[in-house]
Parts: sequence; C-alpha cells; structure tokens
Amino acid sequence: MSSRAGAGAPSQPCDLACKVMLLGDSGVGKTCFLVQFKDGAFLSGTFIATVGIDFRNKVVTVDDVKVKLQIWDTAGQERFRSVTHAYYRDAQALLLLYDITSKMSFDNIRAWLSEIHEYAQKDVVIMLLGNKADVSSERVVRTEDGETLAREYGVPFMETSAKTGMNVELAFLAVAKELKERAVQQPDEPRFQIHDYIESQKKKSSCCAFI
Ligand SMILES: Nc1nc2c(ncn2[C@@H]2O[C@H](COP(=O)(O)OP(=O)(O)OP(=O)(O)O)[C@@H](O)[C@H]2O)c(=O)[nH]1
Repeated sequence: MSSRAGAGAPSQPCDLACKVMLLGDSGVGKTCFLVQFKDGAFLSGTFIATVGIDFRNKVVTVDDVKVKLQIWDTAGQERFRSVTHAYYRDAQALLLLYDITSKMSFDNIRAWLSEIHEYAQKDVVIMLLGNKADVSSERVVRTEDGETLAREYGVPFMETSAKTGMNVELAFLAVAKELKERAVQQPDEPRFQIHDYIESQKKKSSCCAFI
C-alpha cells in the first residue's frame, strides 16, 4: 500500500542515517512489515499494492547511538522494477521478503538476489525474511528451506510476522546495529557478526518470555 507518510514528518536528531529497502514479490507483506515497525499496527483488510516506491523514517537507538533508518517500501509488481532499480545503489541495507505461504515468492528469491547483485552496492547488508509465519496452517515453505537458501548466499535469515510483530523489530535493529558497527569500527577490530547478534537476541527474548 502506498502513502506519502514519509514526507513532511518532522525530522528527529540522529548520529547516523541509513537507507534500508524492502524488496520481494507483490503481496509478501512489505508495506505491513514497515507499518508494524513504524506504528506497531497491522494493516488488515483489502490488499492495496504499492505503486512505485515510498518511504518512512524511524530513529532507533543502538548502544546509545541514534540511527535514523530511512525505510523505502518498494512495489513488488514487475511493472515497477525499473523505478525501484534506481534506488538500489543508495541503499545500505536490503530486507528481502518472501511469504511462507507462497512457494512462488520463495522461488523468486534467487531472481531478486541477482537483481541485487546487479544494481546494489557490493557491501550492502542483505537479510532474508520469511514473512507471514503466523499463518502456519497454510505454510508451504519450510523453515529449513529458508535457512538453507540464506546459508547458500551467506545472508542472515529469520521468519517474521507483520501481523503479530514477530521478529519485525529485531530485523531492523540487527541492520541498524550492523551499520552502526561498520561506521565506528577500527580496521584492527574484529568484524561485527550479524548472525551471532540475531541468534543472541532471539535467545534473550525466548528466555525472557518464561520469566
Ligand atoms: N497473516 C498475515 N498476513 C499478512 C502479513 N503481512 C502482510 N499480510 C497480508 O498480505 C497482504 C499483502 O500485504 P502488503 O504489505 O500490502 O504486501 P506488499 O509486499 O507490500 O505488496 P506490494 O505493495 O504489491 O509489493 C495484505 O492483505 C496483508 O494484510 C503477515 O505477516 N501475516
């Protein structure tokens, strides 16, 4: 769904600004994913496909550093591809979504990854997300298949739900943390490991759930 919500919003002070793009087939839940992160709400009802591209800003705090994420929500439909390609090269991070209830959206991930390699910066942060994990009764893509594909491409992976909010914040925070670490890291320091960060945060939240 498209709106001009990004435009005109008062800008918040920040230490670091990053562009993040949401990519994936039409209907996988990119707009809902962004709205869940920004407003903590789920857009249910009639599906309105995004036209072109739109953005919204959100400032997150990572280790006392304020990171402004400018999040670009792209249209998944093929006819808008040439519009969205132009935005790839400015993006520092790409969240690539498929829908766990759609085999086709998963099969298309390889094509999305080749587009990314063609148009994006070489060191762009990529994360693979299997969305709609709340709809387990209609699942057609196994978690292991997502994990295997992510391992093949060397990218972090999570299953998410824009409906319940599962792992939505974690996905953006992990990206913000990676970009912040890159900005402050000295050449002789060990590189930040985004995979390890995600696993540790997942463990933290599952252990807190039982307290
Ligand atoms: N159950 C469930 N439904 C979802 C989830 N995310 C999105 N949806 C539904 O999936 C449909 C498509 O969601 P959108 O966010 O508009 O999809 P999109 O990827 O932005 O689509 P385009 O704008 O065409 O690229 C809507 O009917 C949403 O309500 C989710 O995590 N769980």
